Amino acid sequence: MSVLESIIEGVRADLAEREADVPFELIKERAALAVPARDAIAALRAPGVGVIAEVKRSSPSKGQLAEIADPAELAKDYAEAGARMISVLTERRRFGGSLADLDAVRAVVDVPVLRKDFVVTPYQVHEARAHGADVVLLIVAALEQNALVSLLDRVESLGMTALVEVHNEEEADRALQAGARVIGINARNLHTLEVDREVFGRIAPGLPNAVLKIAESGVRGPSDLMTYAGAGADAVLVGEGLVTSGDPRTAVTQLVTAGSHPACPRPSR
Ligand SMILES: O=C(O)c1ccccc1NCC(=O)[C@H](O)[C@H](O)COP(=O)(O)O
Repeated sequence: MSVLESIIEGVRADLAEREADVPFELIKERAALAVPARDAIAALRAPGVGVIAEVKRSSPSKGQLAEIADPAELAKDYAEAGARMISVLTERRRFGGSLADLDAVRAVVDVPVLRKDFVVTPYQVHEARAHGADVVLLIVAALEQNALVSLLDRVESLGMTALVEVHNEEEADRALQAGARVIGINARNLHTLEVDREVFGRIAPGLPNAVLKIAESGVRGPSDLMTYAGAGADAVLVGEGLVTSGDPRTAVTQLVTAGSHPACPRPSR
């Protein structure tokens, strides 16, 4: 079984428990009553290269990364330092996240919030909205094409934005065919868990200008942001580099400063 398959197996088991507690009809009602989703595309189109800062406790590749006793405090630091969006990992078994983290973050920041999880069912999309998410991650490698199309439609029908994640050219074609408007190119190979920052530069030039391009994984400081910017990134998504920095607020400030510096290559949109 691949890493992705084993993560999804655990996700489905946890999901079954939540569905037993809160049936689909009820989660749909809760989603319908939530405050409308924020416009993530507008936030990502702001001048310069944006920073999406992630609340990430642990990971399959590195184990525990940081304690993060108060995700809301961390998210506030991120937002005050200029992060354009906050990513909250809600997967429990491998990443130590939860929907409670999403609630806590949603309650304290005004920027769009991404639910970063392994979303494979419609229930999880409504659940994301019910917990205040503005953006939902859809991983192409985890979904058959018809499921990708229908989940993307569902995300958008609830007023949210889908961040469609790809790892190679074939997945990028599938994302485009599904109608993705925001594509995340993840440098982390889902089989080996190794990070190859060059993947972004191979895939991004083949995407239309109108598609927002997010470079995911492997940003450890401003020079990585500049490299991704040179290859066409509109924003970078950063987890480990922030939570292990010892001073996440300053780490975000440094990235935001680099992303808005006149020497930073501009996104071509
Ligand atoms: O982080 C992992 O080890 C991982 C393993 C398997 C699937 C997904 C994984 N990470 C999710 C992410 O995409 C990252 O958290 C995100 O891109 C930030 O990456 P980084 O800045 O390198 O922590």
